[in-house]
Amino acid sequence: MDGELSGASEVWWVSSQGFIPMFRTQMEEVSILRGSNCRAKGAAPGLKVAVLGASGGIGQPLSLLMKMNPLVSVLHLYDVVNTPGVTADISHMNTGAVVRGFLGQPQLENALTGMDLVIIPAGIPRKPGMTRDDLFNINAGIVRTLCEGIAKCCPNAIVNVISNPVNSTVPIAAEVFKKAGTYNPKRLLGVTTLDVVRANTFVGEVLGLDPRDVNVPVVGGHAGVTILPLLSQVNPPCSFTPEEISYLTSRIQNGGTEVVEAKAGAGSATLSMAYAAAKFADACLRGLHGDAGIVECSYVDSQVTELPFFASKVLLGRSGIEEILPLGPLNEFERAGLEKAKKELSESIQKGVSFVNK
Ligand SMILES: NC(=O)c1ccc[n+]([C@@H]2O[C@H](COP(=O)([O-])OP(=O)(O)OC[C@H]3O[C@@H](n4cnc5c(N)ncnc54)[C@H](O)[C@@H]3O)[C@@H](O)[C@H]2O)c1
Ligand SMILES: O=C(O)C[C@H](O)C(=O)O
Repeated sequence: MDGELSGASEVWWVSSQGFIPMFRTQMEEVSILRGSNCRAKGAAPGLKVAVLGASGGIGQPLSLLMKMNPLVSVLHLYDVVNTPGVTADISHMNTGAVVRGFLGQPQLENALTGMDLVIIPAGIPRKPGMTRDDLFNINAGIVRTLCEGIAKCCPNAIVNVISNPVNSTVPIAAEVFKKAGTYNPKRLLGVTTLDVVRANTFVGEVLGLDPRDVNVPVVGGHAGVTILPLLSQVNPPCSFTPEEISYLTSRIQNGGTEVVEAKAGAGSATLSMAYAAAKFADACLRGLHGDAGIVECSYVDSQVTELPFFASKVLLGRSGIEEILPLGPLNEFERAGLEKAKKELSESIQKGVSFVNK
């Protein structure tokens, strides 16, 4: 007997010929459901989110966490491989969001149309011995193509860029949007939340505090010396010995490499990153929803320094970034770190800009 495999709609259609993957329009769904004596399920009011790279190491747990977010009514999962399986699996979770899967470039536009927030974890991860910049040659092109789709299909969406090297992929996204005439700097955010998550964890360990009660601003960018934890501005206020500062700064800057080496060729951080990305996406969604006082660190178009992009605390709201907060007072160690960070960042930004304009 023909019929819908799950109440959660659109992923698979069971026919007398077996399982047929279907990516139908909503109108088609409704008429099929009526014909088969089922009730049509409409999406509840809420926000529409797409994950691009949804079948990957980050993409899968991130999609799971977004399916659990009560602010999300529609969740689109896009990848060039395996989305039918990931979508079928996640769609069985009894949470509110309606899940739809999209496979391959021909379905990118349908994946993006109508989205409020697009999260991009698509691209290859590091192996031991590589820098994030070694990913540029492959990931730059992936991010460019995906952003061309965003410019065409959901130019007003908030975009969260996870793909590395973030210091270059965010400028790439900006250049693509500028070329398309859709660039809104308030809506493009590089995800550096994992640096803050790690900093809170490591500082919590040193101070003997619950990491959930610790808040460390991490500014600059997302690679090596560009990751600049401001240990003089930790909340709750505290002080560190020079040895603690040296240990914490190095551990926070090398947290990604610590995971890459421990995974020994099987990729980079995926689970802590999915957690961090879901936390950041939730902050963006709460901002869109109208919640007040939401502050997160993010790598954005900025005038905090002379560089065109820089990570610092930003206030999120209905229009995306409402305000970029100043760095605050830095001590001598942090000022020296800032100069090193700016030198590397400047090159990474230029590399991204040149890639799109060559
Ligand atoms: N910003 C951060 O803090 C942070 C943290 C961890 C990882 N990352 C980066 O995130 C990226 C993904 O990491 P991962 O571990 O999930 O990698 P992964 O290889 O497990 O997954 C990447 C996914 O992207 C998909 N993909 C490739 N090309 C695509 C395209 N054109 N369109 C859509 N999807 C495409 C792949 O099919 C795969 O499913 C890497 O670049 C990694 O360096 C960033
Ligand atoms: O280190 C990596 O390559 C992945 C990511 O940027 C991280 O910080 O874990």
